[in-house]
Amino acid sequence: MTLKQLNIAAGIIRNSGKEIFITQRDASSHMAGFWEFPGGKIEAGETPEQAVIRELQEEVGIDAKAPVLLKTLEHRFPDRIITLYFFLVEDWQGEPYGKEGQPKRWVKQSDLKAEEFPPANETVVNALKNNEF
Ligand SMILES: Nc1nc2c([nH]c(=O)n2[C@H]2C[C@H](O)[C@@H](COP(=O)(O)OP(=O)(O)OP(=O)(O)O)O2)c(=O)[nH]1
Ligand SMILES: [Mg+2]
Repeated sequence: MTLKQLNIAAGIIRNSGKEIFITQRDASSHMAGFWEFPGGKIEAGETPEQAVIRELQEEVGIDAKAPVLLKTLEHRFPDRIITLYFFLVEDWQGEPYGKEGQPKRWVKQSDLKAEEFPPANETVVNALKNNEF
């Protein structure tokens, strides 16, 4: 069996109080129940930046302005390999909400918990906790 290869763009939405907007993955999805930075699959012909802007409109209802690529990493799950593009979003229009009905919350950057996120997020979450970004 060949492994699925997916490219994902995710947005780390951070307000001026250094809080980050996170959402909970649906019970029926891959990595169900884990918290995530909203985002999703990069479609054919899209750049990672275009994908993160589109996904944030679809999932949390904001127009992201000038997302900044913080980190790209590859993670191998038992059934798939994903390349994740993490963007920092500090400028947007609208107020983020769970547009697909997903639970959401604002968390202080220093209070993020790596174990609440999929394993692929560990290095980015820890870097945020340590104020590296
Ligand atoms: N959005 C997001 N996905 C993540 C993170 N960490 C992580 O391992 N993933 C994985 C889980 C999924 O396998 C994949 C994201 O795919 P997705 O299900 O959100 O894709 P999508 O929004 O395009 O959804 P769909 O149209 O396929 O329903 O990346 C993260 O922080 N944010
Ligand atoms: Mg998604």
